[in-house]
Amino acid sequence: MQFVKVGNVAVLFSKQLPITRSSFNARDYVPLICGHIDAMFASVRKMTTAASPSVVIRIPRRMQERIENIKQVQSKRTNKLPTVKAGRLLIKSKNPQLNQSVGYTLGKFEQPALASKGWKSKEAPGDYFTINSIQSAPPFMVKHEGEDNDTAGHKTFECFHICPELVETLQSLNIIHPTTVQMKTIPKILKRHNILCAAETGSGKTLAYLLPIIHKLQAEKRLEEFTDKERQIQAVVMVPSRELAEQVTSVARSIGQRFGLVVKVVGGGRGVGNIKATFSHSQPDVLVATPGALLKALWKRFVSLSELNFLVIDEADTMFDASFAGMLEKILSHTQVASRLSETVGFTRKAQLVVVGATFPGGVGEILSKVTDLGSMVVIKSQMLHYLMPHVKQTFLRVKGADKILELHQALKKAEQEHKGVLVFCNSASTVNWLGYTLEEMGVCHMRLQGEMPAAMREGIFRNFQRGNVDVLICTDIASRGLDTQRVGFIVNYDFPESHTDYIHRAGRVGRAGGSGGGEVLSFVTHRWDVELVQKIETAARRRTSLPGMESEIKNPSHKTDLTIE
Ligand SMILES: Nc1ncnc2c1ncn2[C@@H]1O[C@H](COP(=O)(O)OP(=O)(O)OP(=O)(O)O)[C@@H](O)[C@H]1O
Repeated sequence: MQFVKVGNVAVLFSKQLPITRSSFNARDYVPLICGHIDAMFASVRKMTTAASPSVVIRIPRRMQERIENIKQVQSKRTNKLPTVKAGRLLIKSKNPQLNQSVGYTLGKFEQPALASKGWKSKEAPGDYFTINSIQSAPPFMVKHEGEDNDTAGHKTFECFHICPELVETLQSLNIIHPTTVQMKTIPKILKRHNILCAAETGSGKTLAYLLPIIHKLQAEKRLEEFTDKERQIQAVVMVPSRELAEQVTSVARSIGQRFGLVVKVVGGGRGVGNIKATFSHSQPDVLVATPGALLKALWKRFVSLSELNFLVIDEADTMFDASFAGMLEKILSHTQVASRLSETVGFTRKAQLVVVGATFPGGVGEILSKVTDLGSMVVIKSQMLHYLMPHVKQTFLRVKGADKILELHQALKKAEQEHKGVLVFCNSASTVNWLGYTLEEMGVCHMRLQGEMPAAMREGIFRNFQRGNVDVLICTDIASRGLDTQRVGFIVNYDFPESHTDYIHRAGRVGRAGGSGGGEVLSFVTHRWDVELVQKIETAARRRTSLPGMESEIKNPSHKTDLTIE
């Protein structure tokens, strides 16, 4: 029995007589099977060793030469690097064979060769690859192919016919042109639709909902003057963290103060006394709250949502996940949410629902359907939802756990020279603490933020970081959701995030609207179990698709009518 390899095909021969160099005659051999080389090798090895351990496999010289020729031709072809064309590189890998140019497009069925392919092996530490930034402006600030001139970068906020004072306030903040998501969302909220707004991190979603809400509230305020005692909450914005609640409050105050609108904030961890004090003198027009604090306020009857006109759920996927969903359901039982457009207008109108987020993993539609009629919601989904940001450079470094601290120290020194704000993400509060002590010993000035800190200690940390009092913030994912980080230019994933969603939110702290362009993300990949996620990210980058498992369609439960996708 004998087999030879010709390209990718194995040919198996058989002859009754033992084979020797002198007795070889190709005509004596009968081709038995032809098949793919990998399967053939395995089965032939098994057959030859089991049947006759002493069998000698000889391959005729001419055949050997032919095989060599084929091998050489093949290696010449690979050396040509078909994935590299003239121009800039999209993927730069330690192994140049795995580089990929911006101009190269993978075929539909072509499997990309991944730089992270062998990253589960023990030899992998030290390997790296970078997804380069391929454009300088964020996608939500530029016009896309096929879009008309009514999109971002062309119009000003005057096009929404909101009150001129609001436009002036925005101008004073150097916010002149609406982003793509603002172009689509503001008119729909003004027209009283229930909205589901899914757009990438940093694309200006906060103003997309606050502007029309403040415009509507000021218009009604002009008609009816309330005394402090008569004032009722008209808009509630729910967010998952106290830091985000403070941030949204400060934006709402900056644009609402001019009209005498009162904006208040309640967050968890400060006790019922603190919540009571917030409402002791009067109710606000706009309340920004975390679910736990709002629920306490409702149970203790410090607030009433009977006059609510707008209910906003920001960071929707976090708010609908298991940690908040129960509270959210109870809060919703205290409100009357409109199920159709006609219910959002008139004297007996119900609250307009606005659901906002940058990531919508499958299943959110299912949960939303419990709250309102999904068919009534206008879905606004940006083109780049769940894509890697093309204006942010992202490096993945396979590194041993013991070497991470040194790599981090080097990266921080580099960022310090470039005067960048840096966020270092860890997966647990204990790692934040440990890393903090270690960096302290290394003389790196920093602050720490994690969810297990007492509320009083947590207070103001993020604000101080935003003000530039310190350049490095070591944090858990509580800093990855919604927080605006204009001054951050560099993200380090000290621990690799546990999901695509977390990766998108962490990376989304750089390259935000109104910022100075892109930014940089460096991710340490230490564990074998991180590698699969890295490979999915690399595949999405090479294919230029959205991240898998994050369907860009917001799934509608089967019994409902289709959502409007704009
Ligand atoms: N039209 C605009 N032009 C310039 N800057 C803007 C514009 N709209 C918003 N910004 C600024 O962009 C930054 C990001 O906005 P915002 O925090 O609302 O983003 P986001 O979409 O909510 O992000 P995330 O998903 O991370 O919560 C803010 O500093 C905001 O002031």
